[in-house]
Amino acid sequence: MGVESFTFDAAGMSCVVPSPDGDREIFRDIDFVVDGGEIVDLIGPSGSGKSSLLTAFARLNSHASGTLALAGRDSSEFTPQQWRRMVAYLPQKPILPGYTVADAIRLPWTLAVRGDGDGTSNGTRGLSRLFRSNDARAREALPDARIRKTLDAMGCEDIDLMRPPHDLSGGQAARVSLARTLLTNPKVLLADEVDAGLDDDNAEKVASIMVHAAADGMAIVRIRHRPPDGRAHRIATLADGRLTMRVAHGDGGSAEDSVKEAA
Ligand SMILES: Nc1ncnc2c1ncn2[C@@H]1O[C@H](COP(=O)(O)OP(=O)(O)OP(=O)(O)O)[C@@H](O)[C@H]1O
Repeated sequence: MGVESFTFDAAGMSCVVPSPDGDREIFRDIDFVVDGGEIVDLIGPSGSGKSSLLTAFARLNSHASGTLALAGRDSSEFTPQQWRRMVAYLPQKPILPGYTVADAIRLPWTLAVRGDGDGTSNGTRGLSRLFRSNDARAREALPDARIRKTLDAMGCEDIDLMRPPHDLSGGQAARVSLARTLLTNPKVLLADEVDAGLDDDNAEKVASIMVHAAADGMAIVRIRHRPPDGRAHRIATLADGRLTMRVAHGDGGSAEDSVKEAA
């Protein structure tokens, strides 16, 4: 069932943030490439700019600049929304609105239905309004049965779709948030410390879900603070505005360095 190959390409990425002492450069002129099927871990000291770089990749960082391309197509060919559907940023803290886990997982579909539907989606409506009618069209597009099957395939049999999302444990919430993003089928997944604060068992489940997604052709960049788990193909280290890339050898221990970029 041939997996389509592609490259995500970021060139000349810079980020300058405002600070009380004037503008502060977080990183400058960074190049980064990840292929479909590859897992790259992004590590580095706290505050080095890892999240800023990932949000820049997803066109969510107004302080960043640079050139982005996916499968040879420049990001300017896409609206930010189209881009983020292909290059999905997954934040550390799961945001799971809705009355049930199924609602929370269906959120992107509900928003899409509202977006192209009756023209009443103007951003001022509350969540209760959003989920009020439990959108039949969103349910049609992503039925409970498909969500159930997907969660089960991800080893999430423990998650009850009808539970309120706020009842989930931290590990379950992290997996639901990941499952929701994977169901939208992005080409690139930018995972920002999604295993932070999880016990080893849940961190392992999250990692294994991502390994399966990568095996199906997704490109995955993970910000991690945990010890290497042997899942990454390459390790990118961001420090002092420079990005250093090396090949991971099993546990990411020994490796040849190949400096990619200098500030
Ligand atoms: N919008 C902003 N305005 C001002 N400063 C910002 C903004 N966004 C990020 N920064 C600063 O940029 C620096 C890099 O932040 P970032 O969150 O990207 O680092 P990080 O490496 O992901 O950190 P951590 O590992 O602690 O999550 C920090 O000093 C942060 O305070």
